[in-house]
Order: sequence, then C-alpha cells, then structure tokens
Amino acid sequence: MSVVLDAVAQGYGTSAVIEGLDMTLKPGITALLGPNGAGKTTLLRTLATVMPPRNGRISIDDVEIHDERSARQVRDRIGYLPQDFGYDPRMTVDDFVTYAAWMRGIAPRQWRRSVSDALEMVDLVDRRRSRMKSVSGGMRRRAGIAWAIVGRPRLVLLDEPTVGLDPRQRLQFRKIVSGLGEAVVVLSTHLIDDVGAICDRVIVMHSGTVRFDGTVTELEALGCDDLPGHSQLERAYMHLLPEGEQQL
Ligand SMILES: Nc1ncnc2c1ncn2[C@@H]1O[C@H](COP(=O)(O)OP(=O)(O)OP(=O)(O)O)[C@@H](O)[C@H]1O
Repeated sequence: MSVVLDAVAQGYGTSAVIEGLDMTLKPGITALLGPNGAGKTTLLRTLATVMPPRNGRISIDDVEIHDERSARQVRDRIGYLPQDFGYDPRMTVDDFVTYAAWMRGIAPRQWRRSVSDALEMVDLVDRRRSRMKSVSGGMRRRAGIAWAIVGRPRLVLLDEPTVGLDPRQRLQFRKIVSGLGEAVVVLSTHLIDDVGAICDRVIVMHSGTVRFDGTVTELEALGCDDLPGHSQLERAYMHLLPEGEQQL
C-alpha cells in the first residue's frame, strides 16, 4: 500500500483548510497531532476519499483519486472511523460490523470470519449480540474500531479513536493498532502518551500546514525545558506551536 499526496489543497465552500500538502504514507503507524481546527479531520476525510482534493493530487496504490469513480476503485482497501460515527441504535454490535464488511465489498461467505476476527481484536466477542444503544461509550468506540479494521484493510484511518476509552481500554487500543502489522495506519489524537507509545511517525499540523514530520524520537528532541508540559513530547509539541500559543 502506498499513499502519495502532491500539493494537495482542501477546503469547504470558500474557506481553504489545507494548502500545498506533500506527503508519502507507508506501512506503519502515523499520528496526526495538532490543535483544534488544524485540519486533521479534513486530511483524514481526504485520505478516506470522502472528499476529492480541491487542488493537487492524491494517489492510493497508484490510483489517482479525482472523482467518485476513481475513489470506488480503492475504497475496499480503506477502513475509516470518523470522529462521530453514525449507527442505528437498534443494530447489534455484530450487525454493525457486518454492515461495514458489506460496505467494504467483502464477499458474504467471508462475513462471519471477518466479523469474528475484528470483534476478537477489539475484545467484543461476548457483546456481539448486544444492541449498539445498550453498550457503554467505550465499547461502542471499540465497535467503531472493529468497523474500521474488518477485513483487514491496508489503509486504516482513525479519527480520535481513543476518546472516551478508560485507561485499560486505551492500552487495549494500543495493542490492537500495534497488531495491524503491514497496514498504513493514520490516527488523529490529542493524547500525546498514545503517540509516544505506538506511533512510528508523527505529523504535527497547524492551520492546514505541516509543522513537523518525523519519528517520536526526533520530535522529543525538540522539547525545551522552558516550555510548559509534563513530558518531553508535550514540551516538543508546544515548541511547534506559533509563539503566541506556546505559553499557557
Ligand atoms: N463541514 C465543514 N464545513 C465548513 N468548515 C469546516 C467543516 N469541517 C471543518 N471545517 C473547518 O475546517 C477547519 C479544519 O477543521 P478540522 O475538523 O479538519 O480540524 P481538526 O484538526 O480535525 O480539529 P479537531 O481537533 O477539533 O478535531 C476548521 O476551521 C473548521 O471550522
């Protein structure tokens, strides 16, 4: 799986959100960090082929995505969990993940196995018959993660996947993501601990542009003692913000 962005611009209506973004994504776990409104969700939606780029080019496995037709060629390889994902509250957890399998074009004879495999990965096998409306917020989010990984897509996009998870569930989440092996995984988060624990690469965005792109170790090296933060990574993150936002 390869994903290449070349001078990608994206926006809504008359407002530009992302400008001139160049990036190549490879197998491994990449975190998108950045303040509210930095453009992380917009970038994930663009990678998910929900919005073709306004300008520039995005290619997924050498297919250039410029319209619905080209997007359809690659969607079966993409698992995307939006920040506020919708679900029918009467659906069971099993139905919900089976629906994702259907959407992803997985052959019906493989649904049982793929769904069981995804539910096992998120530790929800014993809740598969529960309705989505009756499970806890954290379990629902794990069902969302199962939605994104059913059928083992090679591009997995997770928008703030750990919101609402308790500490043990966050550790489980890290284990799930670390187990995705060869996939290109891109996740947005505000939780710097998660980044330090599992990510191979960190991209820090601000106002639709990339302020940093490198490894966790490279990011840590930017942390200065005179900036606020409880860890070297938090201080490095603060260092990358514009000067007016570096102090509390
Ligand atoms: N559907 C939309 N219509 C118009 N503007 C939008 C829409 N969605 C996002 N925006 C704007 O685009 C900019 C980037 O938003 P985006 O949601 O991509 O940021 P983000 O980094 O994901 O933020 P957060 O951390 O709060 O999730 C913001 O200024 C936002 O107001």
